[in-house]
Order: sequence, then C-alpha cells, then structure tokens
Amino acid sequence: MDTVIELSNVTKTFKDFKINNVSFQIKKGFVTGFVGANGAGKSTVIKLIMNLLQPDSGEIRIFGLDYKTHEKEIKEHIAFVYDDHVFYENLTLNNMKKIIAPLYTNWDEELFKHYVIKFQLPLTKKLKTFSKGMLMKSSLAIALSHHAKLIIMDEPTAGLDPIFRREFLAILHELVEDEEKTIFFSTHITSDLEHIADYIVFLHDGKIQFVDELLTIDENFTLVKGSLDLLDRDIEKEFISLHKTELGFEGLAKDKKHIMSLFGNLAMYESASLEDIMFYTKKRSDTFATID
Ligand SMILES: Nc1ncnc2c1ncn2[C@@H]1O[C@H](COP(=O)(O)OP(=O)(O)OP(=O)(O)O)[C@@H](O)[C@H]1O
Repeated sequence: MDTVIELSNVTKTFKDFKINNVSFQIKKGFVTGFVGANGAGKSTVIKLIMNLLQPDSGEIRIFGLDYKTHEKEIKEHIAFVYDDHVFYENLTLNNMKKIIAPLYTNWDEELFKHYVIKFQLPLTKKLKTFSKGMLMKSSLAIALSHHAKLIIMDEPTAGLDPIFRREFLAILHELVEDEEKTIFFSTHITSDLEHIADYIVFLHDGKIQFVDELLTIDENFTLVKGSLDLLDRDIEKEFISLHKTELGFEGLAKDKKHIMSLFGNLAMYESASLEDIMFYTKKRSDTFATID
C-alpha cells in the first residue's frame, strides 16, 4: 500500500467556513508538509484525517481502510502530535505514560526509555514544570513509542526555539530513513519544510491549491520582474498574482519554462519560496474571490 492517506472530494461545512471538495493522497515513506495561511482549514483537515470530525460528504481512507469499519486498526498505527498538549499538568511524564501505554497493543517500553534519554526528559517531575520544548518532546516520545506507521502533527514546531526546531527536524528525518514511516504535518514555518519535506500540500481558503513535490515546486514557480510593456491581457493570465507599479511589474508564475519562453532575457527571474507562493496566492484571492 503506497498511499497512506487518501481524501476524495471531502467537504465539511461550518457556519462561516467550508472545506471545499478536498482531494489528495499522501505517499508512504515521505515527509509531507501541509501549508496554508491562518484559517485556511489545516487543523480542520487534520481533525477529519484523525476522525475527530466527520466529513459531510466525500471519503477518507487511511492505510486503505475506512474509519467506519476499521477505526481501532487505523488508530493503532497513527501517532498524533497536537500543538495544544493534552497532558494533565499535575502528572509526571511517567504517570502520563502509564495511562497512555495500555491503549496501544504495540507499546514498546524500551523505545519509550530510549526517547526519554535521547530527549533528556525528567520522568518524575510534574508536567506543569516542563517548558514548551520539553512538552513537545514528551508528546513526541509518547507518540513514537508504539511503532506508528503514520505520524501526523498539527503545528509541531510552533513556539519552539530554532535550536530545538533543528533537533526536531533531524529526528523527523531519521524517522523516515527506513522509508516505512510516513510523516504529515502542518506548519507556518515554511523554511522548516524547505529542509525536510518531500511533498507539499497547499490549502487556501478550504480548497487545495496544489499537491506537489517540493523539488518540482522549486523548479516551476518563479518570481518575475519586468517593465509594463512586456504585459498584455493574455500574458497577465499566466500569473498567479501580478503587482503593477509605474516602474514595472512583479508577479508569481507557476510555469517557469513557459514564462521564460515568453519574456526571454527581457525580464528578471527569481526562485519563489513557499512563503512567496503563500503570499502571492493570498494577494490574488484578496483581489479575486478564488483562484483557478
Ligand atoms: N468547530 C468549528 N465550528 C465552526 N467553525 C470552525 C470550527 N472549527 C474551525 N472552524 C473555522 O474554520 C476555519 C478554519 O480553521 P482551521 O483551524 O482549520 O484553520 P487553520 O488553517 O488550521 O488555521 P491556523 O493556521 O490559524 O491554525 C476558521 O475560520 C475557523 O473559525
């Protein structure tokens, strides 16, 4: 089974927001970053994937299975790390582990001890004395100790210092080295993804903008600058977003080769970071209601 997560035409409607016909697949053995602006619907999609919310329509399959018939089996193989830590603060990590471990048939006490030592976590101090980084490490140690095949995280690096973020990314990297584990996580820190992600799922206003390999995104998206006389109505359609001033234009295009064939060396091209892509997509949708 090469597809670990599969969403097909998933819709979920709240009073003021809609997850709109979302479809994507997450491949086994890779790290996929889930990006989108505040309020794009990432946490909602993650809750749907975790069966904490149910779709109004569409299908969600995890390891090829449906929650309706295989919830226990699916959950057994998922490690879920939240941004809000769900630990009881008056318990120690050891006590917390004693509550959680029996929930998993695959719980591996030796592996838990390994992560506790690796992350330098005190087992007998109350969790309320832990820093945010220590809570994240605790959450991860527990999540990793039942041999999960799929690790899902909602904003795991939010609020963590750069040193811990780097350590954390190195841990994730190690986890997927054997190509058996799959990691899917949302983040606003797109530079983290540029270090580690193989694939990117980009959600904007409840809709999928694209799902692509990071490498392909790097190769295809480009920031273009040039003088206004290079533009006409047809050429403008090539841009995801275009900003014009008296001095010239600056825009984001998603087919670098094509745009270069149009402008040649009359324009300037820069590589577009994920942050640039998010920024320009938002700018466009602020101008128009939706983007193609
Ligand atoms: N249970 C709910 N009932 C009604 N509206 C909700 C509910 N959960 C989320 N929403 C709305 O759905 C929208 C998307 O929220 P969501 O938390 O999924 O976005 P997000 O991309 O994770 O945002 P952020 O990056 O800021 O965490 C928001 O407008 C939010 O108010």
